[in-house]
Amino acid sequence: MAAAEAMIGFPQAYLESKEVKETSSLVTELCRHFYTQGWVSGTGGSITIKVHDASIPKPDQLIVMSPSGVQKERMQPEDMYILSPNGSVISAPSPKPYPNKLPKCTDCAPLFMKVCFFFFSHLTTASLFGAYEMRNAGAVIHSHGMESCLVTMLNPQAKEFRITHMEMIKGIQGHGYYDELVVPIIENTAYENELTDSLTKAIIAYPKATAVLVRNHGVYIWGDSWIHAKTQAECYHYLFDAAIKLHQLGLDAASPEHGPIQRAIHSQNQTESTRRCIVLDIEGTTTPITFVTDVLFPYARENVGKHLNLMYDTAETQEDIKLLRSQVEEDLRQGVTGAVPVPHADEGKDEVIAAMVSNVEAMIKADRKITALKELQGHIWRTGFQCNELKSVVFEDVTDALEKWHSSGTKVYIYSSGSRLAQRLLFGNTTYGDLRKYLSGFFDTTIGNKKESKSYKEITETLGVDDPSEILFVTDVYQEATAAKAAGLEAIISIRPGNASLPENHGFKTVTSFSQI
Ligand SMILES: CSCCC(=O)C(=O)COP(=O)(O)O
Ligand SMILES: [Mg+2]
Ligand SMILES: [Zn+2]
Repeated sequence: MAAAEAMIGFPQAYLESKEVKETSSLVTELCRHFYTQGWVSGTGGSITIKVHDASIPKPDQLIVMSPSGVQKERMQPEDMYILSPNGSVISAPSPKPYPNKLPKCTDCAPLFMKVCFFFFSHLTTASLFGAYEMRNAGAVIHSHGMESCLVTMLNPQAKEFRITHMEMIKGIQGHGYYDELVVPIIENTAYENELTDSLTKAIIAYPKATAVLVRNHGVYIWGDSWIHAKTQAECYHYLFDAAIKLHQLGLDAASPEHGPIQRAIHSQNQTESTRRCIVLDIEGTTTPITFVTDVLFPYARENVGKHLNLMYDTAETQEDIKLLRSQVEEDLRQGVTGAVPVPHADEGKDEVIAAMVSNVEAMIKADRKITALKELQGHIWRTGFQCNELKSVVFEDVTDALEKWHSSGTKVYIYSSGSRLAQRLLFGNTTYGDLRKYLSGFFDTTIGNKKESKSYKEITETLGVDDPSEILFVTDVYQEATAAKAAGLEAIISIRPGNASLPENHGFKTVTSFSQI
């Protein structure tokens, strides 16, 4: 081991302790084992393990790290680097004679440290360390295993690897057989230490992840102990291999039944994803449910009487009243709570309006997604937007995503229970400005109920795509996703603050931000 002057703050005895020696031997042994697995061949990959010592808190424990650019299968315990808890080299291996290269601390160190900090803090001394710093990890394995590389090439656009319903998923921390395992994929860089930023972002964005894939390169896997990291590494490599083989068979690893991959390549210029249109729900997807329930609905409730009074004689309002009248008649036949008979027009304007107000209040209270109510609400909200009493809210990731999809030629549509007028008002008056320039069209309940698959078949016909799988529908409501899926669309469930919980094992991909689409 190298010079004592580099060991400031760590007694020589500690550096030469049984624990440090044992951990160095362990890394040596694992390097040999992982070499036979193909994970660290060609001098690639690395292993980092914290020196376990029950008397020292984990964040203060030393770290043993395999050196870079050396034949991993031929290393000896004394070839290891010993790093301080903050990632500085406190002991380096002695140089070996020609033709060996000078010892070099792995390029992965900063990355290892990031994971280690959260787990035990990982890539150069700076990048491997990320893994330690960010996850308080006990060990980080960086593998160049072929399967971890190929799995990132199945879809060059994919930012995530997904798999479900495989027994080996149970070997991954926090996951059961029915769970969907999601591993973020970051893009490779010329030098491993340049991966630190994107690795850090991926670790933050995927709090449940215990691995990050690097496209065309390999994978970083961490665990709270070396056994945990190794076991998970075995499971991850198995699952990557399984996904590649399923893909070769034309089967989808990310669907519970592992059925045929839905998408087909339509033209040479198209990317693997043949998604051409995105259809978005509003409430719970682009917009917080609270904006609809706490702002829009109260506004409509409080102004319905005034609106009907002022606009009573217009053709538009007479049409609204006609639609509501026939809805109420149907509700009365069905015994719907809150429905009250609407007097004939001859009985007087005030009487008709009073009954309308009563019915509309009950409909809003029950959050009915019916055309008659939605048309009238749209007309009331129009006044609110026109006189600046209303300003609409979209989640902060929405504008960027709409802009990105629009500039890449993906057409975006809205399908909401809110009337098309209400939808145009909402996207025309957001706190981020007028977003209608990114939208190619609007669908409402006049095309059908959002929980019925025939509505999605109609939308497919209207959009004129060759195959419904070219449309992605994003919604917060499980029954809507199910109806869209039944019509052959791709469906993703939006998870936003305040959304209702989903049935267990619902089987849909979920996103918490449009940036994940
Ligand atoms: C301005 S759209 C109003 C939203 C609305 O009325 C509504 O019921 C939302 O339903 P969604 O189908 O978007 O969940
Ligand atoms: Mg919704
Ligand atoms: Zn590497």
